[in-house]
Order: sequence, then C-alpha cells, then structure tokens
Amino acid sequence: MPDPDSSAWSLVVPVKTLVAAKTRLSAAAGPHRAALAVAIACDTVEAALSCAPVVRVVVVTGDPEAAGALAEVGAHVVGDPEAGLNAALRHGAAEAVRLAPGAHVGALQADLPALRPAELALVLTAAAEFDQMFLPDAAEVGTTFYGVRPGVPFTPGFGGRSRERHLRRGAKELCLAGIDSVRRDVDTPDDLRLALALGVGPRTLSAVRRIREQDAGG
Ligand SMILES: Nc1nc2c(ncn2[C@@H]2O[C@H](COP(=O)(O)OP(=O)(O)OP(=O)(O)O)[C@@H](O)[C@H]2O)c(=O)[nH]1
Ligand SMILES: C=C(OP(=O)(O)O)C(=O)O
Repeated sequence: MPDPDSSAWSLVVPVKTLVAAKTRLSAAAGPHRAALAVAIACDTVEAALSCAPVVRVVVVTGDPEAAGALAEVGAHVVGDPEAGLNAALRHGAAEAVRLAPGAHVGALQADLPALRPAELALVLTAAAEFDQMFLPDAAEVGTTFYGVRPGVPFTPGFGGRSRERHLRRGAKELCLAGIDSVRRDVDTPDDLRLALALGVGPRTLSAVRRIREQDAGG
C-alpha cells in the first residue's frame, strides 16, 4: 500500500466537445465561442499546474482540438467515455489514482479563467483535512471543486444545483476567504465580465480582445 502524500493533489478537469461547449456564451462570442472555450480551459489548467500541491492535471476530453491545446499546456489527456460529466470525471480520477495512488484526487471545473495558483493552494490545503469536500461556485448554486482523500471513493455530483447535491451526500463544504478566483466560473456574459474584473489568463484575454475587435468592426 503506497504511503498517502498528505499534501499532493491530482486534479481532473473535464472538457466537453467544443461544438457543444459554452453555449451560454454563443451570442456574446459568435464565431469565437469554441476558441474562447479552449482559451478558458487552457488558462485554468496552466494556473492549476502552477499550484504547488498539484502534481498532475488529468484532462478528460473527446475533442481532438481541445486535447492538443491542453496537452501543450502540460495536461495529461485521456479520452471521454461519453457517458456524461460525472462519468468523465470518474474516468479521469481512475487514471489519476493509477498514476499517483497516494495523492488526493480533485475535480476542478475547466471554466475558471481568473484562477490564481496561490488561491487554489489555499483551497487544497484546507481540503486535505477532510475525507470528501467541495467548494461552491460564486453563485452558491453549483460547484467548482470536489475532492477526496486517498482511498476515499470519488463520487462527484456535478451538474445543475450541485452545491445542494454535494451537501446532501455529506461532502464538507469549504468556507474560506480570499479565494474568489477559484469560485468564479464562467458560464454567462456576466460571469465573463466578473472574471475579467478579477484578471484572467493570457489566452482568455486574447480571445476576448478578438471578440471585441470583431464587435467593433462589425
Ligand atoms: N469531458 C466531459 N466534460 C463535460 C461533459 N459535460 C460537461 N463537461 C464539462 O463540464 C463543465 C460544465 O459543463 P456545462 O455547464 O454542461 O457546459 P459548458 O460548456 O460549461 O456551458 P454551456 O454549454 O453553456 O452549458 C464544462 O467544463 C464542460 O466542458 C462531458 O460529458 N464530458
Ligand atoms: C456543472 C456545473 O457547473 P456549470 O453548469 O455552472 O458549469 C456545476 O456547478 O455542477
């Protein structure tokens, strides 16, 4: 039995097929929607990989374009079992455990373009105190992070009102100050504005600039 490493985390990041991604940003992003979705995911993964407790990021995707871009950023990419979001996360978690059996395993949303490594480190350090835990999104409706201690079954309940679902299942809700960037997921144009105000990563910023140039030109 490998020794659990009390500080190391493997994170699983799900990225669905780009043609179906970020549909709530369709009107705002127009033809740049897929590029924006990849940019946001790449900035999220790059920030996660810069976070000290993170030993690996496993991206689960069936999309070849997203897979290529995320592998370039440094993610370990695996295919999608195409049985929905939580099945994708469980698949990624199994690979994470195979690669690093002693590490904690977490699921991190792919749409956190303002993610700050130091803020994620605060979350992961606090999370390591519990068997099963989660972080609600900024709206306190969904979830941006769910995790388990080594050896504890990984049973994510993402989708819709997932904060309530995770609470009902007995996961510990993390209540921390100074971690806005880890809770600021981007689904709508308003979310994107709020993320931009926090400060987004370079790829997201370039994609937003291209969208603005197109809007100004047309
Ligand atoms: N690999 C994988 N990722 C998924 C799947 N379903 C959702 N996701 C990812 O899970 C996160 C939340 O998904 P959704 O809110 O359904 O989709 P979205 O692309 O963020 O946005 P909308 O299209 O506006 O709903 C996003 O990062 C998605 O890419 C799936 O079946 N497989
Ligand atoms: C899937 C979720 O997020 P969203 O649809 O907001 O991206 C969730 O919060 O469980």
